[in-house]
Amino acid sequence: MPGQELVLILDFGGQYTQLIARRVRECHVYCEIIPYHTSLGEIKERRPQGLILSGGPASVYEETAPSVPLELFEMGIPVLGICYGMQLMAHLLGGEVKPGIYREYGRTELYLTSPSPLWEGVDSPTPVWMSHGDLVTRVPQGFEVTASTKDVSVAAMEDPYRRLYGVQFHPEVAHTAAGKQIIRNFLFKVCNCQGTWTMSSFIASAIEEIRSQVGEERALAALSGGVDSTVAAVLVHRAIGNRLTCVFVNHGLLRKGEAESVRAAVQALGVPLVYVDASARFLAQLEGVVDPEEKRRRVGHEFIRVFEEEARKLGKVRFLVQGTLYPDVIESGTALSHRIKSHHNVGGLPEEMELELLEPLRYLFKDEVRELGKELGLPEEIVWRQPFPGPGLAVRILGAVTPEKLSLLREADAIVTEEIKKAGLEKELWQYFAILTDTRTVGVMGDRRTYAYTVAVRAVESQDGMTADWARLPYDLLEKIASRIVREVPGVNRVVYDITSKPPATIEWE
Ligand SMILES: Nc1ncnc2c1ncn2[C@@H]1O[C@H](COP(=O)(O)OP(=O)(O)OP(=O)(O)O)[C@@H](O)[C@H]1O
Ligand SMILES: O=c1[nH]c(=O)c2[nH+]cn([C@@H]3O[C@H](COP(=O)(O)O)[C@@H](O)[C@H]3O)c2[nH]1
Ligand SMILES: NC(=O)CC[C@H](N)C(=O)O
Ligand SMILES: [Mg+2]
Repeated sequence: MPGQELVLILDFGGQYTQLIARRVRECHVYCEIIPYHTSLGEIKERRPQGLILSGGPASVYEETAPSVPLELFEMGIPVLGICYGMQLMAHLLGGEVKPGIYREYGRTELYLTSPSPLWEGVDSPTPVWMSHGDLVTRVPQGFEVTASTKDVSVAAMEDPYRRLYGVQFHPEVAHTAAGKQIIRNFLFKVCNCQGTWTMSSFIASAIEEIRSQVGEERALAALSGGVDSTVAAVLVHRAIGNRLTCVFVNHGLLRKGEAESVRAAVQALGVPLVYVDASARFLAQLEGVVDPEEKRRRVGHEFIRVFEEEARKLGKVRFLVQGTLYPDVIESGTALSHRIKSHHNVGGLPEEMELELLEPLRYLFKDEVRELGKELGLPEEIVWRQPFPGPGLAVRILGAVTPEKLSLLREADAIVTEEIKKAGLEKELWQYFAILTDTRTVGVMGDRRTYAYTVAVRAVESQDGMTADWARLPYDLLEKIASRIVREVPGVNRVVYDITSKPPATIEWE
């Protein structure tokens, strides 16, 4: 973002790199994660207020260990090294790093041994979270040790004159009680940041940027009614007005009442909307398909075809607006990660449609998008709408998708939603929904034997969907949901609750 305070996080493949970015953003300082091998020229050009070196799985003394040029520490820009980042700083500047006797993982007490700007407002000792095997055994010249633990003598080090700081523990994780304060101190006491990054400042600069990118051309937004695509569409609409057309596709895999409510909500926003009822062709594509990946592939392809047709009808359209978020960008940047499931994404669209992507939210996290939605005046139901996958109910029906199963699942899902809302839990939960399994079991209802389907209920808490914990819903609420589903949805005689977290499970069942 031009004219914005900026902190750059150099990523060495740490597990918690994304969390560092989150903590910095929470202090209202804009930051971006960049690969550790980004050139010094590029870094300088962006004029960051500070640099943070992340953790990482490698050991600095290995030959192939990821590194940075020594000059990174000579640019006069403050640097905070975390774990691997600190070890690298020590190693490059003439200190010593060695494998420890055993790996240290988890909570320990940190003793502050020297005053430091990082320790302002932090008690000693304070609990911190460690995750390492290597140790800094000698600090480089000009550095002093500022904190230790029972097993680690160099738990933090600094050279205040060069403004170089290192911590062996992870201030970015929630288990480090004073972690946020330490990051805040680095930003405000060391880097002299002001904390001016807010969503209202974002709106103005984003609109300007969209205008200059789009010029006099036209854009199409694929709009699902979800918070991401709606916020993106409204932002672009503010920038280019009626040269934007939104397309909402009813693929027949939506939840109960969703087609109507999305249309009404978007109309109220005053954004031009094309509604396409394509349910018949999607269902035809899905007929008899059991394999989850194949379902996803078919839905994804059919989406492309529908968007192509709509774009052709509109005439000359150059841009495709997507609600891509920062976690999507980071995720797709890690080329080494395994594909767990093919998230339907419109990323496959542009080449075939020759549309250029317009992704105004590509540097934001979900909670920032929600805040942005509020700033833009979107109604609560859109801002707090739970994420819903592009392939919709197709990936919540195990086995082949049929109209009968869809209507059964819609009813069960509506009961889950209603009861969660009644209990006032909707904002606390990341997602809550029903799954129709392909398992039938024996039951007894009104003295009669039944042989009917099992519905699973899933409710999870999460910050970003990348990891999730199953929600400890009150038993009374679970009971209410179960008895209503069995009573009100014919064809279901059993309800189970999913108590697996992600990992090892995923949020969706397919
Ligand atoms: N029914 C639909 N009609 C038109 N576009 C859709 C539809 N479903 C999904 N999309 C497109 O696919 C993109 C990805 O869907 P995804 O569900 O990840 O995002 P979202 O719906 O915007 O937000 P959320 O994650 O909160 O549901 C959307 O941003 C939208 O552009
Ligand atoms: O747009 C989407 N297209 C998809 O194909 C898709 N699959 C899963 N999801 C959503 O992503 C988050 C993580 O899902 P999983 O834990 O199931 O992988 C959860 O929030 C899921 O609802 C999708 N979103
Ligand atoms: N979390 C980390 O950054 C670990 C750094 C290094 N690989 C170690 O084991 O000490
Ligand atoms: Mg969605």
